[in-house]
Amino acid sequence: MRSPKDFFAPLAVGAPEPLRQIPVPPSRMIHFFDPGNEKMAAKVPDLAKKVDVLLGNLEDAVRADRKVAARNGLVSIAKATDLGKTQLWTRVNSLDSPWVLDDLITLVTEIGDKLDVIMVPKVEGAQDIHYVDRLLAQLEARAGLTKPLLVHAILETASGVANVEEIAGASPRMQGISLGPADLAASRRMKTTRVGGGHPGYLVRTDPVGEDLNEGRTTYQQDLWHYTVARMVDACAANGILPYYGPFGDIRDVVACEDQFRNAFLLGCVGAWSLHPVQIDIAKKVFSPSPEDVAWARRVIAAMGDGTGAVMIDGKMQDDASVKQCRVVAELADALAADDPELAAAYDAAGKETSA
Ligand SMILES: CC(=O)SCCNC(=O)CCNC(=O)[C@H](O)C(C)(C)COP(=O)(O)OP(=O)(O)OC[C@H]1O[C@@H](n2cnc3c(N)ncnc32)[C@H](O)[C@@H]1OP(=O)(O)O
Ligand SMILES: CC(=O)C(=O)O
Ligand SMILES: [Mg+2]
Repeated sequence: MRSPKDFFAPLAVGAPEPLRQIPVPPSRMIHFFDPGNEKMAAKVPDLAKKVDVLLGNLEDAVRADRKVAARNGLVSIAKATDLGKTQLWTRVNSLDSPWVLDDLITLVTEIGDKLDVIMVPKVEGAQDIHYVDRLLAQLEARAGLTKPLLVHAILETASGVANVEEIAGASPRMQGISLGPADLAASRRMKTTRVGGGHPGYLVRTDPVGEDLNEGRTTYQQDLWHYTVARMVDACAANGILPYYGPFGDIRDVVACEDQFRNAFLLGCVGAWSLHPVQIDIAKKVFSPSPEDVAWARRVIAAMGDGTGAVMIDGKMQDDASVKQCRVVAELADALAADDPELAAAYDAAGKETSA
């Protein structure tokens, strides 16, 4: 463990100063694509206009014999494409794989100035972040980079969950954490074969109404991921970094995808992964607060003046704590609306309706 006094010192001579605060540009959807897949790569310029984050995936879902093509493809795309304000992230291969060292050396050297965040899979504890932290500092120094690369961990092993607080605080580079429900299920020996989402067998049942134990008993499906997401959100919030729901693998089931994303949004996540173009608009809708919620939040903030005391609005008590809740929603809305005139207009229209 580094001394708190050294926490913000660069880890290599010539490496850029670590950031004191994580930037929070919109990252409602982290859109995954395989940079070695020509069809997907061809869509990057158009996708860049629609998504907050484009992520060139080098890890799982890229065949072993396509790893080098994916890495080289990402270098070419990053050099050739103007992504505007859209962030460019990558997911490198896992730290025990034969590819990760070349992933990091190549990407930082060739396109370190174009990349914003490096996602590291299968993080087990702070030691994995410390390894990446020092290596990135050495590579940044050699490449002459002036802006530090940030690191995002995937929470997808039982050890990772047990150590999530220390992972979140392991380095000033830590930007955020995503839930990785597929590898996590395997690591925990859970008995779901789905990539995220619920399971009809994970339920609670109301009490029996009579002698017949099968009669009239409603069941409610529960969220398999509630505990992990809630724990991840607390670890991230306590360390000033951002939590994300990860993938929802049933691409066809856009309804359940929206539900799973919304659960994560309500619990504090700022975004989710989109694996297929059809999931982009779902994430955009869910992770942008609704116009009605924004209108309400702005109304409470206006009524609360300096933010202290208590007032009644539509029969509901508001005080110092609830105005803070409303600021979370209103500040997110302001940040998103700043780059999205359509959203800004929807928020303003809902505000006028509420005050009419
Ligand atoms: C547990 C984890 O680690 S999750 C993260 C790793 N997994 C991934 O990254 C998966 C990314 N997504 C994919 O590989 C694909 O979406 C698949 C395999 C799920 C489905 O692909 P397809 O069978 O081609 O889907 P579909 O036919 O609906 O695609 C329609 C079009 O969208 C394109 N497309 C599909 N997914 C993407 C994507 N993520 N990005 C860009 N374009 C895409 C297809 O190439 C196809 O293009 P075309 O119209 O020019 O032919
Ligand atoms: C997200 C991911 O990598 C997983 O679910 O395993
Ligand atoms: Mg995984």
